[in-house]
Amino acid sequence: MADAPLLETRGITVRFGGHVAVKDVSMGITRGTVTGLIGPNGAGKTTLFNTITGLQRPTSGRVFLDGVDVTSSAPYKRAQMGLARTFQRLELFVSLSVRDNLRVAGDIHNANGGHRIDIESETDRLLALTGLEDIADRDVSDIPTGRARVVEVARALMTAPRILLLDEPASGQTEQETEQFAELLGELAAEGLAICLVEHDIPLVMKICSTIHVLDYGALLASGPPDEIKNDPAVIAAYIGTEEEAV
Ligand SMILES: Nc1ncnc2c1ncn2[C@@H]1O[C@H](COP(=O)(O)OP(=O)(O)OP(=O)(O)O)[C@@H](O)[C@H]1O
Repeated sequence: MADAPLLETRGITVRFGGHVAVKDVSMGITRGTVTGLIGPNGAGKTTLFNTITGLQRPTSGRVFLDGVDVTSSAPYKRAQMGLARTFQRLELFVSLSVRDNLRVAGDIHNANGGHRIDIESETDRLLALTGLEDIADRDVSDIPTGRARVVEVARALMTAPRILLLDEPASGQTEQETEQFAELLGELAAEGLAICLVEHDIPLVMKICSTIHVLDYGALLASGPPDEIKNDPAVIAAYIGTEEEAV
């Protein structure tokens, strides 16, 4: 039997004045999978993430975490329920070391209540899991952007999430870094995490996502497995171009 979605949006609409940024979007994210959310610039992907995490109130529609309606819940409450995210513009403490960025996230998580973690052992475990041990004691300002993206993911994992939203995590990564990153996401999903990936790197999305949702002008244009999406004429026309270009 298919798992019920850990995260679900039902009919989310977000208006900014007269502009509709997200239009009646219903989608689910299931444990143990990577779900892609793609679409042209300005399609509403980040606005949808902000609505899911509680940074943006929807004009209408509901957000459910594990079946609980969290539409009116503060972001920290949603974090306590297992929701974590990364940001398109890196939001790290650049004057702190990689290790300290993780420790601070652990401190904040423990201070917020909920399930307590052992900060030192969890930091060591995640530095190893994400392949950051070699730069653990370097300041974030000294490391390449591609690796800083992985630090953001490791930091998000410090909150012991069940759902992880990633906003353009491969941006700034080298090809080799993206390959390692794809492996990491596969491992995290295999451990049971529900991952949602906003990403313009279409080959990466096609490789690791089991389901892909395509947004265009705020509305869902298509949803389905990679093979279906990359052959969908409407998606090709609106976003990914010809099949040859997409793979
Ligand atoms: N706070 C805001 N006030 C007004 N308009 C906004 C606001 N935030 C986003 N928008 C508009 O809503 C639309 C959706 O923006 P959003 O950033 O969600 O798109 P996106 O799909 O994440 O784009 P990108 O791929 O470029 O990151 C855009 O037209 C954007 O200009």
